[in-house]
Amino acid sequence: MEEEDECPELVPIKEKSTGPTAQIPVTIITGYLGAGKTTLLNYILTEQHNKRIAVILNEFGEGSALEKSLAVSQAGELYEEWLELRNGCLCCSVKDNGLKAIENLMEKKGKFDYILLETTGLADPGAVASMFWVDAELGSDVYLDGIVTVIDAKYGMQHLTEEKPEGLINEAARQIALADLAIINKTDLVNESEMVELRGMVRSINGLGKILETQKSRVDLSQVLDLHSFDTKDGIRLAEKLQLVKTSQPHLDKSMLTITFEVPGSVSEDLLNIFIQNLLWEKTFKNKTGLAMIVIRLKGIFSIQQKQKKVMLQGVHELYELDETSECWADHEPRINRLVFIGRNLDGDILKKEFISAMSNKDCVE
Ligand SMILES: Nc1nc2c(ncn2[C@@H]2O[C@H](COP(=O)(O)OP(=O)(O)OP(=O)(O)O)[C@@H](O)[C@H]2O)c(=O)[nH]1
Ligand SMILES: [Zn+2]
Repeated sequence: MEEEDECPELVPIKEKSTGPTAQIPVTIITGYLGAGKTTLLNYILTEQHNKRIAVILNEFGEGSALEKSLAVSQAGELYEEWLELRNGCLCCSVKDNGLKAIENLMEKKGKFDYILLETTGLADPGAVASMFWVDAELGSDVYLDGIVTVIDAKYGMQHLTEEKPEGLINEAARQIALADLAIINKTDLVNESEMVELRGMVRSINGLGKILETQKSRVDLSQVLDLHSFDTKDGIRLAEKLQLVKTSQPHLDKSMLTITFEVPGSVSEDLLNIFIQNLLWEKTFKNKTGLAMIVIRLKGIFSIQQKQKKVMLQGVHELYELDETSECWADHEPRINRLVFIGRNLDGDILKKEFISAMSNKDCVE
């Protein structure tokens, strides 16, 4: 019988943009106070990258002297106008959120091809990310490329282990949990054993993102830009990457951590949606101590019934998206669903059981 959903090899990668101009990637640069975000921005702007980059500094009212110098020495004045840097890059600051800036930016579209957004040290990058993500769905000219979190090698551990009042989230941990790339900066200020400890901590929070170590935020730009962390363009690499993720051993009670598991078979898209919504929206699933599992970053590759192509799941906070990748399941390739969750109060065994039971509504698993 002919397959309904033909899947020839060498399917061109589907671009979200259909217009004549390509969408502009946005990279969110986050990290705790003083970790080295502005240093990273400065470095990127001065490196050879053959891109015209626009920089948005989110709320830098109390910012450092460095930020003001980045702002092309406007006598320390706050400004909300665009400034053109010497190498053609643009710079601006925003007080509220990135949206207004992006609107302004759109008017200058064509003048640049990349946006870097530095959040304040205490910001929730997930909220900023959601904003761009939702906007992209609405046919915006920008898309979210990735979240880069800069970590202070010397004070990072202290930020991460700070006790928070019950129910309040540790911002430093959340920023790491959401990182597609974690940069441990200021390695000159610590010894090797401190590095090992911090690296282990970062890895246990986020088992998915790449970790780099730098001084003065000097990093290979190809590791920072064009990550495609949220779109299906990188679906193939994601499938491979998910196989390498390990469930982490939490360093602290109640800490943020990564859980992963795989379940063979093909699942119903409807039941999958219900499972995800119960997890992200209803917070139905509880760990052994009765606390609701809170997921703030979610990725997965699924085999969906009646679909030839692998389906990718992306989630940030309560937003999620299921998208077909360009890659088909090969003839003899075992159909396996792989899921990775980053968040709090997670229990991998319980979550896996919940997933299997949610999917095993009769005639829903092959
Ligand atoms: N020793 C050392 N200092 C560094 C390094 N990288 C940056 N710094 C210094 O750390 C300080 C803070 O750097 P910024 O880049 O302003 O940090 P930020 O994350 O933008 O800070 P806020 O925006 O205030 O949260 C500056 O004085 C930098 O010169 C490094 O690798 N080693
Ligand atoms: Zn800064």
